[in-house]
Order: sequence, then structure tokens, then C-alpha cells
Amino acid sequence: MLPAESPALAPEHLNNTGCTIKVTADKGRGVYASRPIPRNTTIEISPVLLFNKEEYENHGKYTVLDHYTFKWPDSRMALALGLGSLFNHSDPPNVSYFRDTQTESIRYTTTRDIDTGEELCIYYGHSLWFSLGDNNSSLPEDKPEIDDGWGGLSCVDEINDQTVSNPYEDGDPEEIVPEEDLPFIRYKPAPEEEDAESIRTMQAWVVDVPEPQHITTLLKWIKQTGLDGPEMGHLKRIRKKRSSTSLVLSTSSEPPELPAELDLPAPYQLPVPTSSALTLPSLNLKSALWPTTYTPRRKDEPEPWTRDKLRWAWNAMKKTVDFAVEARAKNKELPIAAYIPTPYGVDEKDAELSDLSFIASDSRTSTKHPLRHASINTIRKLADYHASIEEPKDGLDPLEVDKTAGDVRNGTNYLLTDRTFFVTHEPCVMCSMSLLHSRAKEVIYLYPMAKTGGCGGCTCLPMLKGVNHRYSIFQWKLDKISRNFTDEDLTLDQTLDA
Ligand SMILES: C[S@@+](CC[C@H](N)C(=O)[O-])C[C@H]1O[C@@H](n2cnc3c(N)ncnc32)[C@H](O)[C@@H]1O
Repeated sequence: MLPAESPALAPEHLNNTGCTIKVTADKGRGVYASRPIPRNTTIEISPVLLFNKEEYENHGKYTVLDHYTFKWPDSRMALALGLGSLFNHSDPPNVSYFRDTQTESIRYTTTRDIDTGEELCIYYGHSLWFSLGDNNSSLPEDKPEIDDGWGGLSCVDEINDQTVSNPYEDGDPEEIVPEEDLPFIRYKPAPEEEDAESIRTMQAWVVDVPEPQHITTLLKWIKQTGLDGPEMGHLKRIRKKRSSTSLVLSTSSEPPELPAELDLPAPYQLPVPTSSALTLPSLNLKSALWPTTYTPRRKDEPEPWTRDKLRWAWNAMKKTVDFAVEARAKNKELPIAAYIPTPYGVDEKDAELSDLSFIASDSRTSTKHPLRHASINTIRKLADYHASIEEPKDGLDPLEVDKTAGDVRNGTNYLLTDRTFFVTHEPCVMCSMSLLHSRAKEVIYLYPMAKTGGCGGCTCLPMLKGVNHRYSIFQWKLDKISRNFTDEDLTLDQTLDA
């Protein structure tokens, strides 16, 4: 900036991440690599100085600060201290940056491998107020009007804008958005009809209860002993046949030990359906085995999305993306994140235990554990949290909660029934299966993984014949989410399992 006023000699810089300052005639000072720097290296963390809007409007913008300040997410203006103010502009850049509002700092990370001597540049945006490489035109008077009223580096927000507005904020919240305007594509399953041959069954222990007054006692006992596992959630507990009443008990391999004082006959095994009935013919067939619940899939009637629900989903998807980008910038993880937000319609403040939100990124790199995928990590966070008797103390990562200390509620801790699962990349087969086990309601992902994905990529787990749960799948259209990232930030090798 302002080469005429730039120092003739670059100061020495003690940054040990391979950055040095150099001065050139056309750009003034800039940041250069003093040695090769690999991609994804955090090369600088600059604290920022913040100016409120009035201070900036009335004073800052008439000073040299105008060339160094840029928008902060809360609409204040920020000046990066340290090397942060010396990165020149380039399109394409080789450095991306992340504004950390919690620590009031900016983290600069290389986006590709850098050679010794290369200039390290960020992207300021499209409306530059100086000519590239032109000595004179970088003077303030050459700066064209930028109609947002903000000067300096405000334009960088075009690419790195965390404040980019949610397109569903405006308009009638109750308006149903037409299918073709939805920001995602629904994965269409092959039509399915169950018949007598294809109905899958499992062996369950059943007991006949001759005395009706024993039924309530038995039901209470089942609850207390935790026999009612989630795999039987679709079965009605009691079957009445003419004069006899029977109760389904468990799917364990051994017969359950019944309360001795009730003097019941010995339990016996019966084949029962593994899943609820999706159609009326299937309900008849399944209920002939054991009374089963009816959960028709409205094949031609996809669930409508209102603008308000899309506003919620858009925020959730953006949060997932931001988390993935941050995981890579801060912790050098794979940029994959998954998020279970508070369900639509529930205010985060009023959320009950079962409605709390959980987010996690992939942690294969830091843990050197090949199974620490983002989806599994997120489900695990939810499960560990539910399993802990005490709520985690403030600031304690739920993953660190001692799960052995908790009231492990009969294996139901991991259940995501009625929860929407947001994830940056199509979950792999293992993660798609864990979402199935967890009974997720719907999965929304951003990047398809054609070779490894289990939600339509290489296979589609919830559509396989015989699985005992189905979830809906949506692929978010890339152009409908904030560009707080470049595709390069999140694109993964297609052979990698997300
Ligand atoms: C944040 S400062 C960067 C550091 C600045 N070069 C210095 O010496 O202090 C922004 C200013 O640098 C200059 N600048 C940045 N990128 C440039 C480029 N690609 N070509 C020419 N000048 C550039 C412009 O004068 C701009 O106002």
C-alpha cells in the first residue's frame, strides 16, 4: 500500500512459520515465503483491533487505516495487527483466512504448497481500489467509490463472509417453497413393496399371560429391567387373540427370567417382523406374525418445506460448513463436519435434553484413529452426553464425559429419532449404517462421494432390502449456501470415505 510512504527496507520478522516481509516498487510491503511451506499450514494468527461503525465512518475511513481495515462479522471494522495487514491481494490467492470472533483474531492458512520466495497473498474481492501492480494507482484518490460505504478491504467479504445473509430470512415464513426451488435434491428411492416372501423376521421371546391383572406389572417390570430395546420399537407390546393375551419380551438369545411371584408359563420364541409396515398389504402380513405399527411412506407426497424451515436448514448447513473449514484451518483435520441441530421449531434456549444440538468434525488425523469420522463423532457426542448422569460442566467437551458414570438408558442413548443430520460430505457406508442404527429422520449433505458414499454414492444403505429403518436423503445444492469457503477448501479425494 502507498509505496511512496513504504519503508525503503523491509523490517526483519521473527515469525517462524516461513514468512518474511519484502518491499517491492509496485505493491509496497508484502509477505513472502522464506522456505517451502506445505498446503494447509497456518502461517500467521493476527490479533485484531476493532472499530465501531461510527468511529470508522467519521474518522477511520479518511485515514490511511482505510487501506488496512475490513469488515468484522458483527459489522464493526477490524485492523489486523502483525503480518495480517501486510498480505497483498491476488486472484487466485494462495492464502485463505478465518476470522475467529471468539479470540478476536484472524488465522491465515496456505491453500496450496508454496515455494521459497513466493509471495503469500489473500483475496480482497472483486472491487479493488488500486490497480494491480501499478505504482500510482494505489494512491487513495484513485480508489473508486465502493457503494457499501465501507472502504478498504471490505470487499474480501465476498468470499469470506460469515455474515452473508440467509436467503430464507425474508418473505412469508409459512410459504411452501415449490419443489423445484428447494436448495436441495431429494434422493429418490426405488419403489418398494413388501410381500410375504420379502418380509424379514427376527426371533423374539413371547410369554402368554393368563391373568390380565398381571399385564401392568409385567409392563412395568419390562421397563425397569430395560428389556424393551430399540429394535422392537415398531412392535406393539401386547397381542390379544380370542381369550389369550401375550406379551413380546425381548430379542435376546437367552429366554428372559420372568418375575417369579407372577407364576407365568415359560416364554417361547416366535418370528416377528424386523420393521414397521410401509403399506397396508404389508401391515396385514406383518401383523399376522405380531401386531406391528404402520408407518406409510408418502411416496408421491414429499414433505413440504416452508421458507421458515429452509431458513433453519440453511443456518444449520452453514454452521456445518464453517465448522469443517475451521477444523481444517485450526486443527489440520480433514474438512468434514456433521451437525445435529435442535429440531426445527424448538428454540435452542428451551431445548430439552433430547433436543440439544451436537456438532463434530472428522478427527482421523489428530487421533490417528481411522474410524473417527465426523458423522460417527457427532453421534457419539450425542450418545455420550445422553449417557452421562450429570450434564457436562461448562466448557467440557461431551466427548470427554465419563460415559461409564452415567445412566446408560438401555442402548437408546444414540437414538436420533426425528432428528435431521447435516453433514458436509455424503457419509461413507459405515457412517450411513450408524445413522440407520440411530434411526435418523433425514440426512442432508453437501458434497456427494460417488465412490464411497453410503447414501446413494456407491450404495444406499437405507434403501437396501431388509434394513429395519429408512431415512430421507437430500443433497444440498452448492450454490445455495454461503461461500465462506471455496470448493478447494472442502473438496476431498473421491476415494476417501467421509
Ligand atoms: C492491506 S495493504 C497490504 C500491504 C501494503 N502493500 C503495505 O505496504 O502496507 C493493502 C494495500 O496494498 C496494496 N496492494 C495490495 N495488493 C496489491 C496488488 N496486487 N497490486 C498492487 N498493490 C497492491 C494496495 O495499495 C492496497 O491498498
